[in-house]
Amino acid sequence: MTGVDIDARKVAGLCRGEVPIAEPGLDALVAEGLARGGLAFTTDLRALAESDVVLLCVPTPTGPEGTADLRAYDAAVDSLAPVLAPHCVVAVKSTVPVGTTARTARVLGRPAVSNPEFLREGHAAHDFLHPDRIVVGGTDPSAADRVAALYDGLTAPVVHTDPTSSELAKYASNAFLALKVSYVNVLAELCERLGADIADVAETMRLDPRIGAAFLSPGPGWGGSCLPKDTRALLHTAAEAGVDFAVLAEAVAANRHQHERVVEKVRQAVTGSTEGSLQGSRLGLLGLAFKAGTDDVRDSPALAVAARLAEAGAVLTGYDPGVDRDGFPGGVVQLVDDVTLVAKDAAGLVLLTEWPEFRELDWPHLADLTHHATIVDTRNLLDSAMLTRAGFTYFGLGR
Ligand SMILES: NC(=O)C1=CN([C@@H]2O[C@H](COP(=O)(O)OP(=O)(O)OC[C@H]3O[C@@H](n4cnc5c(N)ncnc54)[C@H](O)[C@@H]3O)[C@@H](O)[C@H]2O)C=CC1
Ligand SMILES: O=C(O)[C@H]1O[C@H](OP(=O)(O)OP(=O)(O)OC[C@H]2O[C@@H](n3ccc(=O)[nH]c3=O)[C@H](O)[C@@H]2O)[C@H](O)[C@@H](O)[C@@H]1O
Repeated sequence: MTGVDIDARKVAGLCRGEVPIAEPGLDALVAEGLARGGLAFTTDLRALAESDVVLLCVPTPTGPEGTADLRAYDAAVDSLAPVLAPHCVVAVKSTVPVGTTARTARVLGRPAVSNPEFLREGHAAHDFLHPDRIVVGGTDPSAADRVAALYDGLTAPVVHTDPTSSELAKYASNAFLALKVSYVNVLAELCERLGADIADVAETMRLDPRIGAAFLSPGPGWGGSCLPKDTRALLHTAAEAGVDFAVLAEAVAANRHQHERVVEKVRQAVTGSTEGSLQGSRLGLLGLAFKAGTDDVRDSPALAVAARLAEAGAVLTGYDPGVDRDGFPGGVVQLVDDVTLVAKDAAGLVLLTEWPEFRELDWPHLADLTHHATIVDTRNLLDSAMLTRAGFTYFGLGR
């Protein structure tokens, strides 16, 4: 198997076995592939000349008006045209709008098959090897079978369908996850107003298999490199098709509201008033990645909240066990590599990413370092009784 990328630095590192992203198990898989000789990395597309199947997994970020920006995708397709052997099938792993696979087939003059990816960041190796489902959307049965055969040996159900349904199924899945988190976030707000506890409400819902146990944890809003861009792209697709997807638009609006709600909670916690000013308040942020287990800060809700806190005049220091300066865009948060620097003289702490190791911090010591030992835990990660014993005034979500 050969991996081709236009990023020469990435490729050079991978050839040395250096994986550029934090993904448990991936280093070992790459090392094993390189050692056995079955895996290679290059910037030279000609290495694909003998390939039977090429998997396209280039970025499809948000473009103008929420559409998927297909410039990188189209450039990759164009660059493949002169290289591929006549028998080669192209499998589209990138998340692409409906119609893209069919267009790819036309441009390349060969069968293309939609085969979207459902892995989660932070679990990439595991999820790829243990998928819940495999979707193969093709109009050419033999091409579709060849793509499906790539997964022989995995036990997941395979959905054979047309490319349009396959492309839509990917967006539908991510958008539904976003919808679910927005639902629970608004529910948490309602719990606060009514004196209910979101933990018990969500637990009751989780026990219903029709609802499902996952994606019912309130937080600072959903983010990451995919849910935000894919909800925007699906809304655009729906609008173009003349369908009013108001329920999804509302989930997106609720996500923005959630960022603002966290800021208002911090304002109330730190100043004691809904009208209080955060101007000049030193706040320490615990967690910057869009979720625990990844170093990825793309479209992180932590950074969306940070931007709003900075707008309100707060001075921000941030610590994240997974994020280093190389992967951090900077901006309004001063990144530090020692959690005590985040607490030092802070008017309050805001926990934004659910890193389990935050539970093990020396909380009494951190309380001593702060100016005001106040913490807003936007992930309901910490034990409020333990934090109170440590000297903190604790605020969670939805209770
Ligand atoms: N990140 C994730 O967990 C998942 C991503 N996806 C989809 O996979 C696609 C890629 O996403 P990521 O891996 O996150 O993007 P990424 O930006 O991390 O990586 C994409 C790679 O493609 C390379 N590239 C760009 N143009 C190229 C070209 N013309 N030829 C060769 N290589 C090129 C880039 O240098 C980069 O290394 C997107 O469509 C995304 O929606 C789908 C499921 C999960
Ligand atoms: O298309 C993609 O790239 C991928 O997008 C998501 O995976 P990922 O971006 O890794 O992130 P998730 O684990 O889905 O989390 C998304 C966001 O929702 C938040 N979240 C999740 C669950 C929950 O209960 N509460 C909650 O706030 C997370 O903190 C995070 O900010 C999907 O889960 C994958 O199936 C999909 O393949």
